[in-house]
Amino acid sequence: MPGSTPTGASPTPRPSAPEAAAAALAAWAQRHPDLDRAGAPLLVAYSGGADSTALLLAALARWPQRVRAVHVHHGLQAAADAFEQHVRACCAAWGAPLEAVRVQVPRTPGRSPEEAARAARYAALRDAAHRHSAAAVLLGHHALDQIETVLLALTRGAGLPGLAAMPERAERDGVTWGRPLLAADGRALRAQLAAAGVLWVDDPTNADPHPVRNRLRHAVLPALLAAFPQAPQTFARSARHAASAQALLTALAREDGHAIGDPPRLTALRALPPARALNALRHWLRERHGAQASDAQWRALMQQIDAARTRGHRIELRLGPGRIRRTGDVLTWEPDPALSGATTTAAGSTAPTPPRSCPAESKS
Ligand SMILES: Nc1ncnc2c1ncn2[C@@H]1O[C@H](COP(=O)(O)OP(=O)(O)OP(=O)(O)O)[C@@H](O)[C@H]1O
Repeated sequence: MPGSTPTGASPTPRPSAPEAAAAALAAWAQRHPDLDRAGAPLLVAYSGGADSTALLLAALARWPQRVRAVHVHHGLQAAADAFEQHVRACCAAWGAPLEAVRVQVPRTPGRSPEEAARAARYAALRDAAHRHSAAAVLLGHHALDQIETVLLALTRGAGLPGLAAMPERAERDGVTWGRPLLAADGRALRAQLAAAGVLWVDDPTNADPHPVRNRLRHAVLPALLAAFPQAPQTFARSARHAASAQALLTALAREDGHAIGDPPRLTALRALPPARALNALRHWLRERHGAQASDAQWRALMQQIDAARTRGHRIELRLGPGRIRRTGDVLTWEPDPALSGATTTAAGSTAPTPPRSCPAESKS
C-alpha cells in the first residue's frame, strides 16, 4: 500500500553527497544522456542502507526536481518499522519526496524468504515506476557488490549470463533499471557518509554468516581485496567482457531461432554445429518459457537430438522445471508443477539491529 510522506515545510540543509557516489553517478549519467536529460521522475530505491543513502544524496544533488525515493517495507523482520521511520525522517529532513510501499511477501514452496522478498521488492519498485511514469529506477549496488555477484556466479558454476553479473542499465518489465554506483567502492561510500555525519541503517540479514553471499562478503572479499587491491576494477572489467560476449551469443541465438523455428525442429537443430544448436535452445527455453536447465540435462538432450534420426526415436526428458518431448520433427516443452520447487535455498535469520535515527541537521 503506497503512502506519501509530506516533505516538511522547512527541510534542513541536505548533506552533500559522498564524493565517490557523486563521481560515479556523474560518469553514469554521461553514459546515459537520454536518462540524464529526460524530464520524467527518477526513482531511487532507498532501503535506508549506506549505499542507497549515498545514491539518494548524489541523485538529489544532480536532479533536485526529478528524484523521488521509494522504500519497500517487507514486513519480514521486527526492525522493518524502524527502517521505514528512519527513511521517512531522512527524506523529510532532506526535502525528498518519499513513497513508502508495504508489500506482502508470500510463502512460496521452493523459494527462500530472501528470494520471495526480493521478488516482492522488485515488483513494488516496478509498479511505482509505472505509477510515476518514471524514466528509471536507480539501485545502490556498488563495485564490491559486483565482485560478490561474480564470485557467487563462479561458486555456482554459472555461464556467461551469470558472469556478466549486474548491468549498469537494463530494461525489464517495461522499466529502465539503473545502477549508477557500480564503479564506486562501497568502503569509500561508507567512509565518506560517516565523515559527513550522515547515518544509515544496517540490515541484520547482511551479517548472517550462513547464506553464501554473506560468507563471500565476510570471509572471501576482505582477503581478495587485501591481495588484489585492483579487484573492484578488474572484476568489473571481466563482467563487462562477459556481458559483451553474452550479447553476441544472444544475437546469434535470435538469428538461429529463425532457422530452427518455434517449436524448434530437430532437422534444423541438427543442421547447426552442436554448440550453436545448444545456444539457440537455451535462448528459446529462457525467452519463450522463462526457464533454465542444468548442464547435465542439456547434455542429455543434445545426445538425444543427435540420436533421433529415425521416426520412432522417442524423446521425453526432464529439462529445468518441466519436460521436453519430441512430437514428429519438433520439440515441445511444458512446465511440470511437480518439478517447479526443485531448487530450494535455506533461509537464515538473525536478531535485528535497531537503526540509528537520521540526523536532524547535517554536519556538512
Ligand atoms: N527495502 C528496500 N526498499 C527500497 N530499495 C531497496 C530495499 N532493499 C534494497 N533496495 C535497493 O536494492 C539495492 C540493493 O540492495 P541489497 O544488496 O540489499 O539487495 P539484494 O537483494 O542483494 O539486491 P539484488 O536483488 O539486486 O540481488 C539497494 O542499494 C537499494 O537501492
